Amino acid sequence: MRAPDSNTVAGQAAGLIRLHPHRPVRVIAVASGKGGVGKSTVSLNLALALIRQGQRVMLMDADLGLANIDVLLGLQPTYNLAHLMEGRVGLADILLEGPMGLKVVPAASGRQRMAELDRAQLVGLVQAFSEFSDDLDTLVVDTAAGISGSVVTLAQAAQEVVVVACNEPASITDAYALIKVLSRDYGIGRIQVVANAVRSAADGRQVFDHLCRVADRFLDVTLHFLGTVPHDEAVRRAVRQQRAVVEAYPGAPSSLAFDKIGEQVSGWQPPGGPRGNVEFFVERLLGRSPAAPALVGA
Ligand SMILES: Nc1ncnc2c1ncn2[C@@H]1O[C@H](COP(=O)(O)OP(=O)(O)OP(=O)(O)O)[C@@H](O)[C@H]1O
Repeated sequence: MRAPDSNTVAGQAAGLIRLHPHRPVRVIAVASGKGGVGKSTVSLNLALALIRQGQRVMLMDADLGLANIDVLLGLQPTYNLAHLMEGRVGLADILLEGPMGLKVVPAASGRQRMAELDRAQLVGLVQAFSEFSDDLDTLVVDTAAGISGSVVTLAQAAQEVVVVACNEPASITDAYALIKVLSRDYGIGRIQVVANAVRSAADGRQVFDHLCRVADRFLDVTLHFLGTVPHDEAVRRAVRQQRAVVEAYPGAPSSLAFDKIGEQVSGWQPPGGPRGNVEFFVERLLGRSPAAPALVGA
């Protein structure tokens, strides 16, 4: 068989696939609108639930300026995203080992500058992940609360966006405002919803129905109900031990809920080809590019 010609688009795509032979990485951005609704709790425990499903997972603490995943896990980073952004270290130097083999990318706590990154810096940050060369199945990105530039850029750079909301009017209003901006201004057409810290499954469903009713009327977006996580004292107990509930109390109601969510996420279709945005691990997506279907596995 003749080797693809490097002067053609197909030939160049084949060259890139040879350079980046890994499978695509699924990237999930977790966002919330309002702070304090359990976004970091969901990010961390979703990441671990996916590990329990047999996946290799990295968790990025992108709560730039208000880092807390390392605190939640009792990790002590020497370097963090701020050092990476300053070009002082590479991604491999800031990665920490969390529970169950989770790879943790720590954020920069209390560094205001990180919260004010401009678009070019955020693009640089997304691209910095391309230097990670090990196999990886999923990257979970714990974004900041609210609707800052970092949240929308990171959401756009992911393939899936999970919005976390509680059954409180302020949380639902802020989640809706976030969904509106992501869909109307950033072209995100599909959003997953997790109802967290609710009293019952019916309560969780109510959060989703509320959001759907308004979104269906006013927005061009499809909302999917990813699941409900109950209010569970075991979450707080685990936090006090600087552990994740899924690991510390695997039989607790919230852990079982996270397992169910992890199962659902594991059943999603593999990521498709690049969509033309700034995207995480875009070179690994090229292998799935619709422009080069004949070359995959060639
Ligand atoms: N399902 C739950 N049951 C009980 N407590 C919970 C649950 N989820 C989160 N919490 C508690 O709620 C508090 C806020 O959670 P978390 O830090 O995850 O929120 P957040 O949305 O990431 O906040 P921020 O964005 O402001 O940093 C924590 O004390 C956490 O332990």
